[in-house]
Amino acid sequence: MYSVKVGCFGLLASRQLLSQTNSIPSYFRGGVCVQDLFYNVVGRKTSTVTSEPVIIRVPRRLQDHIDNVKQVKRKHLDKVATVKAGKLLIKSKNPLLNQSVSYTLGKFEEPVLTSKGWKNSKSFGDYFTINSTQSAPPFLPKTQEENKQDGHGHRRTFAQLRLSSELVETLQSHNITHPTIVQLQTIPKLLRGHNVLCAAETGSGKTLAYLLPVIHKLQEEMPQMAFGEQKMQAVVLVPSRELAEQVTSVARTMSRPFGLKVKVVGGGRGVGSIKAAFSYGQPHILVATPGALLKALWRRFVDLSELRFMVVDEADTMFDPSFVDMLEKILRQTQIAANLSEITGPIRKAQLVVVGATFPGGVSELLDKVTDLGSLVTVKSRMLHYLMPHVKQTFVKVRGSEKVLELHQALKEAEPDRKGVLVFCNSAATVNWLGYTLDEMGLRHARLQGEMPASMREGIFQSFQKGHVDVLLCTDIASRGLDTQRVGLVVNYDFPESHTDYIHRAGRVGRVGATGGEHVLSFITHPWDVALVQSIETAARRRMCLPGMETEIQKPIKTLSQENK
Ligand SMILES: Nc1ncnc2c1ncn2[C@@H]1O[C@H](COP(=O)(O)OP(=O)(O)OP(=O)(O)O)[C@@H](O)[C@H]1O
Repeated sequence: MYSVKVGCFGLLASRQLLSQTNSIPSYFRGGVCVQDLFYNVVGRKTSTVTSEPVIIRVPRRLQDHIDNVKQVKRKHLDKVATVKAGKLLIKSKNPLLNQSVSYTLGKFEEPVLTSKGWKNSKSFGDYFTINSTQSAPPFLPKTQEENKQDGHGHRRTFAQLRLSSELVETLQSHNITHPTIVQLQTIPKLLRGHNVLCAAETGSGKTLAYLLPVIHKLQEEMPQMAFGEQKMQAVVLVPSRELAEQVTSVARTMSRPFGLKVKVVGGGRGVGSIKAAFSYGQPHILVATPGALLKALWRRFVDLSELRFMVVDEADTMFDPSFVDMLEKILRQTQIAANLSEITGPIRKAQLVVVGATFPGGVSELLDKVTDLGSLVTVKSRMLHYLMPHVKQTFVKVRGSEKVLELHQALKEAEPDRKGVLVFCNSAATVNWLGYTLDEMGLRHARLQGEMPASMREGIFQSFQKGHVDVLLCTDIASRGLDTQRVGLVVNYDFPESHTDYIHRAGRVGRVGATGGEHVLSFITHPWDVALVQSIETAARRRMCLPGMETEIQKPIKTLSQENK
C-alpha cells in the first residue's frame, strides 16, 4: 500500500516539477522551505533540492508514516524475542504476543499484553491462555527444607507431627499420609499453644491444618464429664452454610475415634433450629456462621467461657464489611490468650486461629481491633497470592450476546470428561436467568446462590459433589472454601470484580489430590473488566503475585523463620 503511494508520488516528483518549485502544491510544502519538505527514499534529507540528481522523493508526512510503520514492525520483531524454544507460558491469538516459559522479563521491561487493547470493541474474539508450568501443586513439599525430611530422606508423616495414633489411622484410612507444607508448618505451632495466622493457597489443606491439632488437644484433655455437662471447647467460624456443613463433616470424621461431639449451626434458619442443635447440651466443637452463633449467644444457648480454640476460617470474607461487625462482637465475648502461659491453668483462655487463602491489605488493622496482633504467629506460604502455576487459565474477550453460546460450547466440550463444571456469575439474578436459558437448551444443571431460601440451598453442593449433576451455576458463595475433587472446569461467566474473587473461584480446581488437566475459563465482556485482566496478565508474564495483595498481612509480628522452633 505504501509502495503504491510512493510510486504515485514518484510520478509527480518529476524533474520538471522539481525545477519549478513554485508549482509544488502548498500541501507538500506545508508552508516552510521546500528543502525541508523532501527526503529521498532511503530516508536521507537532501541538502538542496536543485543540486540533487533526479530521484524519487517522498513528502515528509508520507515518510513519517513509513517510519511509524517500520517502528511498529521493529516492535513486533522485539516481541518475537519473548518466544524461545520450549513450552509457552502465554499463548495468544496473535502469536507475536506469545511468551515462553524460559523467557524472563527484565526488571524494567514492560510486558506487551494481549489484553492491552481489550477496551476497544474491535478486540472481541481475542484471547490468551496462561499455561500450567508444573504438574504438581506448589503446596506439596518438594525441597528438603519444606519436606523437613527425617534423617533418612523420607517425607515427614503425620505420625511424626506427634498427632495421636487414632488420628493418624483415621487419616490413613482416607489415604492421607503425608502433610502438605501448610500442615507441616501450622500443626506444630498450634500443638505448642500459639495463636496462629495461617495464610496459604486455595486447596492446600488448611482445614486439616487447624482441625487436627484442635481435635488432638481436645481428646488429650477431654474433660471427664458426660455430654451435656461440659461447655463448648472449640468454635470454627465460616462464612456460609455449605462450608459449615463441609467442615463439620471433616471434623466429625476425624473426631469419631474419641467420641467428640461436633455440631453445626448456619444462617437462614429460624432460632428454633439453632436451639435444637443444643438441646442435648453443648458440643465439644461447634461449626457456625457468625449470624447463627450470635443468635445462639444472645439467647444463651452457648457458653464460650471454657473455650480453648476460636478458629476464623476464610478470613478475608469474615473480615469484610458484611461480617466484620458480627465477628467483632463474637471475638469480644471470647477470652483470647495473649501468650503461651494463658492457655493453661484454671482460668485459661482460648487460642485464636485465623485462616485464609487471601489476605488483602487491611485485615491486620481489623484483627488489631479484636486481638493483640503481637500474639499471632504467622504461617505464610511461598506462593500466596500468585496465580496457580499448575492450572491452565484462559481469558476470552467475548460480546455479551455471545457468552451463552460460548458457555454452551465449553460445556459440550467438557461433557465427555464427566468432570464437574462450576459456572460463576456475579449476581443471583444472572444465575437464575442463565439457569432458565440452559434449561431451554436442554443442559442439565443445578443452581446455588445466596438469595435462595436455606431449605432450597440445602444439599445442592453435596449433590454436585456426589456427581448427581455435572454443572453448577453459582455466585461467589461457592467460591469460598468449598472442596471437591471432581471439578475439571471453572467458568467465570461474569468476570470477578477483584483479584481475591478470582483467586478463590479459580482455586476450586487444582486442589490437593486433583488429577490434573483442570482449566479456568474467563469471559471478558465489559470495559471495566479489562483492568483486572491486564493486571492478571501482567502478573503472569512477570511471574509475580497479583498486585494490591502484596501488602497483605501488614504486621506479621513473628514470621515462621523468626519464631523459636
Ligand atoms: N495431607 C493431605 N494429603 C492428601 N490430601 C489432603 C491432605 N490435606 C488435605 N487434603 C485434601 O485436600 C483437599 C483440600 O483441602 P482443604 O479444603 O482443607 O483446602 P483449603 O486450603 O482449606 O482450601 P480453601 O482455601 O479453598 O478453603 C481436601 O479434599 C482434603 O481432604
